[in-house]
Amino acid sequence: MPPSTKQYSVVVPAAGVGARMQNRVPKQYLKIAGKTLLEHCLENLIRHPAIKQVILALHPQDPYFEQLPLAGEPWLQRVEGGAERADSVLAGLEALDNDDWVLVHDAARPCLPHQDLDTLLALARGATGGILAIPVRDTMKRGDGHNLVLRTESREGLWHALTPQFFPLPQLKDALRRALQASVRITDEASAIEWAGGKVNLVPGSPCNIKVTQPDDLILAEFYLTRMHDA
Ligand SMILES: Nc1ccn([C@@H]2O[C@H](COP(=O)(O)OP(=O)(O)OP(=O)(O)O)[C@@H](O)[C@H]2O)c(=O)n1
Ligand SMILES: C[C@](O)(CO)[C@H](O)COP(=O)(O)O
Repeated sequence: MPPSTKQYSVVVPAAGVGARMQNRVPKQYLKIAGKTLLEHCLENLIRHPAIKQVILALHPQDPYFEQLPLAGEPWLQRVEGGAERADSVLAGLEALDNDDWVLVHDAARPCLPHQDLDTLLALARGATGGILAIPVRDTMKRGDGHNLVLRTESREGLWHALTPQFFPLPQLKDALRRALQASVRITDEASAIEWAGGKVNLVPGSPCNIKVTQPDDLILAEFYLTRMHDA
C-alpha cells in the first residue's frame, strides 16, 4: 500500500537541451497525447498520495515553461538548472532543508508506474536508499570505436539504472556536493552515493519507465502513457 500522507519532495531535473532528440525544442516540451512530456511527468508525480511537492530545475533561459497551465501550481517550486544534470539536481536539493528523504526523477521519464514508486518509497522504512533499475537482458558487446566488436562483456549482475532515485536528503546533498567539488563524473544520484562509500539498493522496476532520449522513444512513451491512463 502506498504511504497515505503527502510526505516526499521530488527534484525533477528538466534543464537539458535534448540534443539526441534532434529537435529544436527541448524534448521535455515535445507533446504526446496532447500534453508535453514535462506535464505528463509532473502530473503523474503529484497524483501519487505520498508526493507533496516538486522542485523543478529549469534552464536559465527556458522560454517554454511559463506557457504551461501548471506553471502556477502551488506544489511546484522552480530552481535554476546547471550545465550538467548533476548540477541541476544539486540546485534542486539546495532548495530543500527539512525533508528526511528525497526523490530525484528525470523529466524525460513520463511513464513511471505508481506501483514502482510505492516499492521504492518502502526503502524509507530502513536507512539505505536506492534506485529503480532493470536487469540487463541482452548480450552486451564492447565496441572498438569503429563499429566492430572488441569483446563480449558479461551481463551477470548488470542493471539499467532508472529514476526515481531515493535517498536520505542530508546523505545525498553531501555526497553530490563533494563529488562535484572533486570533479567526479556523476550521471545519476546513486553514483555520488557510491563514490562517497554509501550503499544503494537495486529495486526492480518496470520496462515502461523509459527515458525519452531519441525520436523513436516518443512513440513508445505515447503507447505506455495511453495504457497507464486506460488502466
Ligand atoms: N544540464 C542538464 C542536463 C540534463 N538535465 C535533465 O536530466 C534529465 C535526463 O537527462 P538526459 O536524458 O540526458 O536529457 P538531456 O541532457 O536533455 O539529453 P541530451 O543528452 O540528448 O542532450 C532530463 O530530464 C534533462 O532535462 C538537466 O536538468 N540539466
Ligand atoms: C539518471 C539516468 O536516468 C539513469 O539512467 C540517466 O543517467 C540520465 O541520462 P543522462 O544521459 O545520463 O543524463
